[in-house]
Amino acid sequence: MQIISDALLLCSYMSLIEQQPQKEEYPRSGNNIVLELRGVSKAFLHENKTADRHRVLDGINLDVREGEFVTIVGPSGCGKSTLLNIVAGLDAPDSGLVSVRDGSDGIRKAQRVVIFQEGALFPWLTVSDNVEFGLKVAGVTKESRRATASRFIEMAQLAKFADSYIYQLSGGMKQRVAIARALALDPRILLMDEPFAALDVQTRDILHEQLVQIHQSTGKTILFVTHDINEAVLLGDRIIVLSPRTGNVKKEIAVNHPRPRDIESHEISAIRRELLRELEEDFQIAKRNHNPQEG
Ligand SMILES: Nc1ncnc2c1ncn2[C@@H]1O[C@H](COP(=O)(O)OP(=O)(O)OP(=O)(O)O)[C@@H](O)[C@H]1O
Repeated sequence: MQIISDALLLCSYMSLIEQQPQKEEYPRSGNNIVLELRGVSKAFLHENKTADRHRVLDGINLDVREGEFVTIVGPSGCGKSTLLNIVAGLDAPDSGLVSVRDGSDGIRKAQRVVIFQEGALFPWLTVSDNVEFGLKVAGVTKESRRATASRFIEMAQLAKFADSYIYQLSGGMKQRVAIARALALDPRILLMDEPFAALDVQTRDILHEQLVQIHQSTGKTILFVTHDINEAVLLGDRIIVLSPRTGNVKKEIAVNHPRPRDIESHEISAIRRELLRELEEDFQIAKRNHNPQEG
């Protein structure tokens, strides 16, 4: 059974990466559009398999700029993961277009890497070997991949654990390995689906700080799905609120405040309240749908 689950893990990881030559310099934040979504729609069959399909996303338009950190929030079931999976190329939209552009001269082969709640690391490899894995598959020389892996292991503050096996690490450390492994591939976009949701509050706070530092030092474009309002406000340059009623973007909130941010500060609390107001109505509807007798 272990062999089968390890093989599945390997296959799922391989499907998440598209290879590209490594670059040493990272682009800084600018006005280049890296990700463009036009009219993206997706429907699923209802669980009871009636002829009706449940339209989860309905004509989503979204532009994400190079170096931007965009958080996506909304009540459970509003389609956050569906949207991220479509951007990742793990699922196809029923209609609409998703383009990932090269920074300088138009569209080229997209490179997107996803980090999920469970980091999908290879337990039989060390931290170093996990981080190097995608580079090895891409044919990067041993010397070069060692150097790249060391750099990102250092950035994720895991240098002391480079030779440790995954089972020897805490949950937060595992997610830092997943981030280092993703960054080593130098993706155009880092896609994160509730990557810290399974961690305790203190570990999450530490990882927020570290992710902010990593974002600042790499200039990576990040699309980050969360149902945690604080996380959305503390991390995002822009917050996209999805509505399950319309299957579309309900509101975009820009957070023009330097990081690290203080959730208690006047400005950030005001944005948090605005976000709560936006979500409140849809949360009530989602609650009523789950407990119709309470409505
Ligand atoms: N493969 C699938 N087949 C059928 N229905 C699906 C499938 N994937 C998602 N759905 C449905 O689409 C809707 C949106 O799911 P999705 O996981 O994208 O929501 P979400 O906003 O990420 O939710 P959560 O915050 O709970 O993770 C849900 O009603 C879900 O049941």
